[in-house]
Amino acid sequence: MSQDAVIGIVGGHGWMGRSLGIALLEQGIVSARQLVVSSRSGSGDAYRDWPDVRCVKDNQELVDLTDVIVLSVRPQDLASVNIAAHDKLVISLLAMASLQEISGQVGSRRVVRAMPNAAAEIRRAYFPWHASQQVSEADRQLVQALLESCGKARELPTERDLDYMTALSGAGPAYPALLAQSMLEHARQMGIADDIALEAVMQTLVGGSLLLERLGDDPGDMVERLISYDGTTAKGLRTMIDGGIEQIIHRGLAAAHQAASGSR
Ligand SMILES: NC(=O)C1=CN([C@@H]2O[C@H](COP(=O)(O)OP(=O)(O)OC[C@H]3O[C@@H](n4cnc5c(N)ncnc54)[C@H](OP(=O)(O)O)[C@@H]3O)[C@@H](O)[C@H]2O)C=CC1
Ligand SMILES: O=C(O)[C@@H]1CCC=N1
Repeated sequence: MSQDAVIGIVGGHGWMGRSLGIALLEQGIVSARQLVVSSRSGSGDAYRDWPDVRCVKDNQELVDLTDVIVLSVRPQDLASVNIAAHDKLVISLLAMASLQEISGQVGSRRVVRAMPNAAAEIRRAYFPWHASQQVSEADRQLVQALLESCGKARELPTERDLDYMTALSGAGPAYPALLAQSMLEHARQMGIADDIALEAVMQTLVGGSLLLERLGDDPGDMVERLISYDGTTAKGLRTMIDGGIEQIIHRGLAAAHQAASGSR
């Protein structure tokens, strides 16, 4: 598959679709003439800076104009996509829909499942993917190049791993959001002004995450290091650990994994 391939994004005005489309354009991985996007409403001004991007409402027209088709609709809208891809390369971003389901729905055996996350919008996604056997080595290189535009892309050996990553990294940005929400609520209850509480929570979570990335160690090492002071942090962490935070996180991940896997 050539790097001059024309890319079509079904659902290209939506959150993930436009994150990918704009990342590809901004990094010059595709030119505006190499991008076609579709949606039922045809609405949105996401591509206003690239007037040569072709926006269509007919998904089959998109398929006919392109070499690679990215599916970026919600899982419940898959049936409405209604295309015959004639064995073109199809990259599905959908949670829950298996390779087999996608293949049957779009009429192609060259199918990749890829799992973005919300940080694709700022090009910091973790973007694992898994390909069907019919996807060639050249296709795989193209997929990796396209997905890397949004962050870190990684081919996974099995579809089972992809189902798991849907719960871990696909849903993942929601987990620090939940932690932030809970910390913020507590700070407010303690009488801290809203703007200061928000500033403190954001700076702390972002700073803490960047530090973990910089250290590159097992995160458990940082937990142990701070517990070893036997001070304020140790008191807070021990209370959370004894209260079952690990079991709660594992239960949440297991529930998300179950939803991502369906009956597989
Ligand atoms: N958001 C996230 O954090 C993540 C999302 N995903 C997956 O990405 C996929 C897309 O999610 P997201 O971008 O958030 O969803 P959005 O609702 O933001 O975007 C979906 C887009 O699909 C369009 N659409 C729906 N049906 C059709 C159709 N038949 N033909 C053409 N376009 C259609 C919609 O536009 P219109 O209604 O105008 O047709 C809409 O713009 C989902 O399958 C989800 O599982 C995966 C990981 C993370
Ligand atoms: O919630 C969902 O189903 C999708 C998959 C991971 C994130 N969003």
